Amino acid sequence: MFLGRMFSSSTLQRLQRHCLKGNLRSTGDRPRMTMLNELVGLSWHFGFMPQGNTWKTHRRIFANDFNSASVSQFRPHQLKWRDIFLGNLLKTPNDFETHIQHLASGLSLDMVFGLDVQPSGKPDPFIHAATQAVEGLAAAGLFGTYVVDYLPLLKHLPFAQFQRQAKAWKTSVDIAVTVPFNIVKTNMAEGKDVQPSIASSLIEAAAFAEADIQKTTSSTFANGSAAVVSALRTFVLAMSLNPGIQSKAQNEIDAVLLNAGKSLPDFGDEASCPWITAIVKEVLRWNPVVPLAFPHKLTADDVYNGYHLPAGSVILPNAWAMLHNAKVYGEDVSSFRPERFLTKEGKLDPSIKSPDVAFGFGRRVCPARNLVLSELFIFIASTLAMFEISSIEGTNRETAPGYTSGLLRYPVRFSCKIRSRSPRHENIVEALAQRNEPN
Ligand code: HEM
Repeated sequence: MFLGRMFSSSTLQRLQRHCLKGNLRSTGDRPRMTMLNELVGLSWHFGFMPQGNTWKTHRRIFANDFNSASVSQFRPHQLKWRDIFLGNLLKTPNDFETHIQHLASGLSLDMVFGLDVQPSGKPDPFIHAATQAVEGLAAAGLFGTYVVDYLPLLKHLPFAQFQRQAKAWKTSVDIAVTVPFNIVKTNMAEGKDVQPSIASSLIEAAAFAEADIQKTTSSTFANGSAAVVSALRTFVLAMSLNPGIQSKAQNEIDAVLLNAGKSLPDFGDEASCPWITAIVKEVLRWNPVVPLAFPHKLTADDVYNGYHLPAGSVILPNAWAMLHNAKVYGEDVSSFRPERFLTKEGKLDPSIKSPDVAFGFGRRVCPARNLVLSELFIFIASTLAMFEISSIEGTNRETAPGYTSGLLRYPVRFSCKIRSRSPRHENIVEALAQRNEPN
């Protein structure tokens, strides 16, 4: 279904790609999202703002730190948090889902605000605010889930069920947009020592209005706590179900480490690890984090193949269908098979489409994709280098857990076995963990 008309699935995919590649004059706008923006209170987040000067400014502020030339500045943060994550996995492997959330939120808070979180598993106000805000974003961000998106006047009904839900999320959303930023701002104003961060640099440079800096950094923190969590949980699930794939990837990474005489992978190893890169691509393709991408809105009338596309129409791009198109990825699209991205010789196959649509479309494409790809590589390669992931008895591809629904999709909580690959690997991880213990 597109713009209220029925199309065959192949026409629909062509039409969606055509629109979202920027071939139409503008699909960069967002529809009014009453539940998300007005009731849950996420109107400050530039991912859900209408296209306009404020969105442009926030995107520009964001791009300054996350364009392909700048993202490498975050590598020390990524390695520090990789080490903390591996240490947590060693200590309490059954809590891997908590550790993944701790990794994503801790890294995000560190990069954006230079602030620390509590050790994994201990109550932490920042992680709590971020996860609750993301829960609201995931539920209310799928346009049309709530009737109030179609009938905005309903937002004035005080006792509607959606009001209670919105209120619960709003508390956390308000904390996420005010507390971390205000701590950095106040500490700087009082001349206290602050960890260098995206926020501190922007406040110091004062090239943008304070409100724009606050909203952009808070949007970054919120998103940093979200999609990577889903992708890493999908990775653990896929490894637990596919031991053969896991051991091929481990053979690859072992050979690279042996050759370089080191114990852990680095960003520079990516070119020598096509299997790991293929696993990253397959994680994004197999169960995309955002299966029905954020809604886009046409700002001008247009025509495609004789179809009149009126301004104001809402497009809900079906990334899932594009990533599960058997003509592009082969008949077995529902299987986790990273080999589809490799040649027979085990090199990356440039003729197989990268799952770029997992990051969205056109002018609204995820502005953090450069950071995310390197992050997934280093976390996945390092986890495979140190740990063996296997399923618990009775879990197989048929009985594997399903996924949640909403704008962002996560594997439903599941159990698996994670243990270090040998006493040598255990010692390496223990040494890393000690390095990062608070003094
Ligand atoms: C696996 C990881 C990630 C995936 C798959 C992902 C995917 C997406 C998708 C599908 C969109 C919507 C694009 C559209 O409207 O067409 C998006 C937007 C966005 N993402 Fe990501 N994302 C990821 C991680 C991140 C991270 C770590 C950050 C921040 C550090 C981030 C920041 C943003 C922002 C700010 C937007 C809104 C852009 C706008 O509307 O202009 N994302 N992302």
